[in-house]
Amino acid sequence: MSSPLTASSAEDQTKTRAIVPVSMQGYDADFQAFADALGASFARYGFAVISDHGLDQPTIDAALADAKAFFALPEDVKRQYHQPGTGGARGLTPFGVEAAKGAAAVDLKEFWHVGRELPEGHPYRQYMRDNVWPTEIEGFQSHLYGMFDALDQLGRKILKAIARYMKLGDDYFEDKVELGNSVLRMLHYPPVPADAPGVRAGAHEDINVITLLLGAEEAGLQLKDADGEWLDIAPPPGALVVNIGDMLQRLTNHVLPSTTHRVVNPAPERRGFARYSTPFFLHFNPDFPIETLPSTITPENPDRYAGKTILAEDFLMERLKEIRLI
Ligand SMILES: O=C(O)CCC(=O)C(=O)O
Ligand SMILES: [Fe+2]
Repeated sequence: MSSPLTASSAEDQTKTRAIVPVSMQGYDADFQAFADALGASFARYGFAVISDHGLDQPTIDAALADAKAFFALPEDVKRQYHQPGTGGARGLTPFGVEAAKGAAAVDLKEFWHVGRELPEGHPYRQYMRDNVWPTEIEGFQSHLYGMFDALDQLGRKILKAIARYMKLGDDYFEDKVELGNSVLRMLHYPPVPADAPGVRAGAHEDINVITLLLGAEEAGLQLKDADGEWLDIAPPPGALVVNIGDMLQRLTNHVLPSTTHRVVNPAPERRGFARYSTPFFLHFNPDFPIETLPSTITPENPDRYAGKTILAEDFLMERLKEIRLI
């Protein structure tokens, strides 16, 4: 087995060129220019970095503080909130469970999932389990759901810009994601011992439509560039990283690529530090049929999914099996 990868591993040189951030201030100032810059970054990297995202800082801080307090609880207390066999959709997924698709070693992380709350009797409740909430941390529920809500709204704004870039109506995504099976993931990567097998998060693609990621300024996140080389994603402090997931890649016939990414282990001097990040996986409504957009089919880019329309929920289930969550 090859030695575990670290941020400074000589055997695995990474490029240092940074993705140029796009300021969310452009959203209101010049929407077309904003959409063009964002779309160009997605088309090139599958990723964009957004500065001035406008999310309420106290909302982020409160949710992060609660997540840190939860992960600091004793293992047996935390494990009460693990629901094995349910796809890890809610509550805790303990350290050592999730593995990247096809990976031999498990990821070096634990995480907490929060999903959408729907009223009693709503037809989508069959797809969305009830949230679970730890009683040990006061305010956890309201803070975490506040963060879910804030990211859900921001995600829908970003999708308007993606719709503009793709020359769909600006509101194209609105009724397709408004009750999406989206998930907020509070991630904790503990300090990494020198002899740890595996990496913090093995190379993978995200399953969903787009992912909004806060907290990636602690080094380690890398994307696999079109030439096969790994590129550090080093966002400025506080910036939001956004990437395209497999569902949007499929809908757009790969015009917007779902890029492979991973989180490598820290360099020796940062090994003793934990890493916290908070991806929000924005999903389609469960019954949305993912069918290639006709405008993305050309002689150079024929339909890659002809006759393979799949419901968002079925696609999700297929993929969760592959990452050992069900
Ligand atoms: O922790 C990160 O920076 C990225 C996490 C990630 O890619 C994921 O959970 O899908
Ligand atoms: Fe990811």
